[in-house]
Amino acid sequence: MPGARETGLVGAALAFTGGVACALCYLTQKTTQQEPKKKPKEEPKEKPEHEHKASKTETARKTPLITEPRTAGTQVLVLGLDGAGKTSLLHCFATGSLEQDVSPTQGFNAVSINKEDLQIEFLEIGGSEKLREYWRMYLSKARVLVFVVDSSDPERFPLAKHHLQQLLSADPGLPLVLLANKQDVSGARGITDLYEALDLGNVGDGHQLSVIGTQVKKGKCEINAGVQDARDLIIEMMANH
Ligand SMILES: Nc1nc2c(ncn2[C@@H]2O[C@H](COP(=O)(O)OP(=O)(O)OP(=O)(O)O)[C@@H](O)[C@H]2O)c(=O)[nH]1
Ligand SMILES: [Mg+2]
Repeated sequence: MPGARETGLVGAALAFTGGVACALCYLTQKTTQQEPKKKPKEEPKEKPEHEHKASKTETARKTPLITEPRTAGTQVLVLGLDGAGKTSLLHCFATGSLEQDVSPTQGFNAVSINKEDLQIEFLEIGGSEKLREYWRMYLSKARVLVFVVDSSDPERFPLAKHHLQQLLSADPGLPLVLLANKQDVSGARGITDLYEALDLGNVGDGHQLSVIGTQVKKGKCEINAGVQDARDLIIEMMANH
């Protein structure tokens, strides 16, 4: 089972690095620019949950929307399909635990975290089909994009890939932190599978990329090292600008 294999790899890495319970990789992206396609395909209409098929989704490369310097952004933009775990993760980042059930985000969810004299604004936009069309409008204020994927739902990887690639094409300089969430679910795919399924090796355009496995369980996120590492990394990225 791929999930189990990945878990083994992650486990080995952990032992090696002194017990970090997630895998974290920084990847230097290719600097080659991809030619925009002449006729980008229309965004596929989302099928009902039970009908999602793992089909090959073509990357739609469009003219970049964002051209201003990256330092213009002040927010951490948190996106990902509905149910991926964005709100749960943000709650953990902010409070160190998750005590209550979360509801689907109907619009946006703003969370602020203070770390010494740094105040970091996280902005989640809900991942339902209707809200996804607004995602790109928030890119201009983003300094970092956190994209959350439900690692236990491979049938939706092509849809997640489609949206992620659209965002990255619209803002070629945007640093990306990909969170492979729900690692606790049996059969969840590991970060290597996610990397391949979302075609991250082909992102190009000099995106700074990190991939981290995370899991959020009610009342337990404070002990999940992946969540801690993700939080620390994002704070570091925001502090270093
Ligand atoms: N097992 C498990 N469940 C999780 C995890 N993260 C989130 N969930 C559950 O997944 C469901 C959806 O979580 P949300 O945080 O609301 O997801 P979201 O990405 O904010 O979804 P939208 O707001 O609809 O876009 C909830 O029932 C969470 O409890 C995880 O790591 N493991
Ligand atoms: Mg939400």
